[in-house]
Amino acid sequence: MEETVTTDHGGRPDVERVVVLGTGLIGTSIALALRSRGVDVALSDPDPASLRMAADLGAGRPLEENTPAVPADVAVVAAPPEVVPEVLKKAQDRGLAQVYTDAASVKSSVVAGAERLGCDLATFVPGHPMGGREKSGPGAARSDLFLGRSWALCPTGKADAGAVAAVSQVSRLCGADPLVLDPAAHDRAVALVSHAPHMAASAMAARLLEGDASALALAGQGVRDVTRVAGGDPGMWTAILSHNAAPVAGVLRGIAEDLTATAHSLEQAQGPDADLAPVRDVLERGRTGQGRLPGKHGAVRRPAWAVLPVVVSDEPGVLGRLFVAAGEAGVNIEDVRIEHTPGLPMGTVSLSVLPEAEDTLVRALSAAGWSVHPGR
Ligand SMILES: NC(=O)c1ccc[n+]([C@@H]2O[C@H](COP(=O)([O-])OP(=O)(O)OC[C@H]3O[C@@H](n4cnc5c(N)ncnc54)[C@H](O)[C@@H]3O)[C@@H](O)[C@H]2O)c1
Ligand SMILES: O=C(O)C(=O)C[C@]1(C(=O)O)C=C[C@@H](O)C=C1
Repeated sequence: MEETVTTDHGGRPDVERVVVLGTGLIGTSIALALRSRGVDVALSDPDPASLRMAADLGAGRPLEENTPAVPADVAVVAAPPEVVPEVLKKAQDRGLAQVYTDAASVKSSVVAGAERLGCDLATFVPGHPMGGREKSGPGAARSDLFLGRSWALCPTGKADAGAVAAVSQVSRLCGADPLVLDPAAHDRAVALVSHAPHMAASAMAARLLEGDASALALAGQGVRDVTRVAGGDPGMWTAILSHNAAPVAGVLRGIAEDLTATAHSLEQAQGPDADLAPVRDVLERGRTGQGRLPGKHGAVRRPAWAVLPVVVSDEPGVLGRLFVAAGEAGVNIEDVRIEHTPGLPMGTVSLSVLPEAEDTLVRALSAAGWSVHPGR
């Protein structure tokens, strides 16, 4: 069902001008990635605050109100799934671009909606970048969000080859690998690898409401890994699930059967020597299934930053002083993570820096009396 995408652009010139409609997490991330490759990007969003923030982040300039004299090469609709067809229709009616795509997490309903509204399917190549985060809005956007990820393209039979080539070029400019498949196959696939996993994570995370403070204080990385995506926007995810209901329900039924069998077996267990064959069976199949996930798309080719843990006291101003100390050493902090130690007035601040800056930072912070722990 799936095909690799030709690099032939069907005679079209390279993609140089793109319009992004919807400047939330995904639209702004696409725009930032394209800007970093020298593409001219115009931005639009009905929410003026999102638009301003995306523009301030360097994702592009606001799209002018009037219909542009020259259409862009590609317009990307990065809005919630339920509004994609109407946004596409308006954009095509305005002649914003020569080719159109979208980023919605579901494809059959988007294609059906586009057909219903009479959109031009020759120039529309539905898309779905398989990178994301559990956060919304332009403030969470990253130019490297799609590096090494798959990017589904689901053209209908009416799509021009040149339009498919142009959208595949957009995906490559964002560092992703385009993969062509039909909308129904896409929806079944993402039910398995994205939508049901999200719901399973939410169901587990919902159990945490029952945990008291001391139970939650024991939380390590395991539960954080399993529940990370549950932090996503419930409104957006309800829309995604409702647009892919039957395939997701099928996967959830399978999960529920495994969990029911596991719970039943554990309830019946008499002591540590009990026969837990059904439990073992789920664990064995789970390990085999986990091993089937391809390494390539999971292993993101983000820059390898050195991570330097610094133990700090939990008091006002400490982070400011730490950042100033790094700045005075001439080291740029690429990322930062803060972990609090429950019950102690201390925490660990993990500073991510370029590997070549690590030694400089360790020396500078150590000399200034900070508790640095390189190599941990
Ligand atoms: N969040 C993810 O991990 C992820 C990953 C891949 C694809 N997607 C898909 O990308 C799309 C955007 O998701 P997001 O995570 O960026 O959401 P988001 O909430 O961060 O951003 C959505 C943006 O769309 C704007 N918007 C709403 N109505 C609009 C309209 N009529 N015209 C133009 N813009 C409009 C909103 O103002 C908002 O800025 C969705 O279709 C989602 O299914 C999400
Ligand atoms: O990494 C995450 O936070 C995501 O949820 C990303 C993820 C996914 O399931 O992989 C979520 C929804 C999208 O449509 C595409 C990607």
